[in-house]
Amino acid sequence: MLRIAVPNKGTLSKPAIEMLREAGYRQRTDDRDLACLDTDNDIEFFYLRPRDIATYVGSGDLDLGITGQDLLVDGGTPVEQLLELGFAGATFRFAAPQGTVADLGSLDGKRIATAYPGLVERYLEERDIKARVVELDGAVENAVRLGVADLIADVVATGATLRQAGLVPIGDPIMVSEAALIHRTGDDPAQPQVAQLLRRLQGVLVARRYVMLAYDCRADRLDEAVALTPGIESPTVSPLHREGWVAVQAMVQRAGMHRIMDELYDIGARAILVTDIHACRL
Ligand SMILES: Nc1ncnc2c1ncn2[C@@H]1O[C@H](COP(=O)(O)OP(=O)(O)OP(=O)(O)O)[C@@H](O)[C@H]1O
Ligand SMILES: O=P(O)(O)OC[C@H]1O[C@H](OP(=O)(O)OP(=O)(O)O)[C@H](O)[C@@H]1O
Ligand SMILES: [Mg+2]
Repeated sequence: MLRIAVPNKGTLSKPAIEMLREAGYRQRTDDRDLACLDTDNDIEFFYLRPRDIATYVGSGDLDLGITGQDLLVDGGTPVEQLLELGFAGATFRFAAPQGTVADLGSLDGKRIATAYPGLVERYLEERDIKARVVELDGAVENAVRLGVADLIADVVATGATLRQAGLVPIGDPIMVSEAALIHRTGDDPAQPQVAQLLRRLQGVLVARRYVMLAYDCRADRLDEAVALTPGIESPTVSPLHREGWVAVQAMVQRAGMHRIMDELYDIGARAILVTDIHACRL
């Protein structure tokens, strides 16, 4: 039986559970449940604090886990990433009150408040910066105003919390992070149940990123149309009853679909239809 760690609370929890459900796995229905057994797939899911997930996976007590890349780096446990999951995207960065810290070259001697001491200390060590890390549990944006630190290092998503605290980012992000599926360093990702889970999650990612585009176009414009919609392997082209016309079907990225539809229209394509993909295996 495979044992998998899933975030029980916070930003990562809901989207992780939703993604596993979309991939066909049974998930808890009560958000206070500690575990959920999926007998059909022979997997037990354990709901744990996102911070602790790398510890359980790194020790080998659980086979796989979902956590944030920044939490992974912070923990420094022997785990590695199998797949980026496309949610809980954020940056991790330094911030200070406007005009107080010029740039990342002036951190020597400063006090930095953070809930991610491992991540920040590694960054400072690598650059030989002599700053002091003040470890806090959360709401670190308050630390400067309350006099505990000169600047902070924290997760920034929309930037609204920084603005509210009167802080501005200093320098480039320390790292860019999103949710990831992890396993213990050296474990075999080809183990059949793990490989199947990976294929299913990749299927969910593709179903979210792509749509199915179908349209009719004149056969003499087909090369131009195919250049716009090359699909994954190659588009499906079928003859239409009307002489000199074909129907084309291809997967396209959701993000660019309106531009492609406009360009298809401009080369004379008509009946251009978009449908969602609910699941797939490529
Ligand atoms: N807006 C956000 N706020 C917090 N974490 C975010 C945000 N967007 C993405 N994340 C990611 O979520 C993870 C943080 O998980 P964590 O459990 O700390 O969530 P949380 O929302 O801060 O919950 P809590 O504060 O209750 O612990 C990190 O990997 C972080 O990069
Ligand atoms: O850039 P934003 O969209 O404002 O999001 C980032 C903020 O959200 C998180 O705080 P959270 O609500 O998790 O509280 P915490 O600091 O106690 O973890 C994070 O620690 C930042 O403070
Ligand atoms: Mg938090």
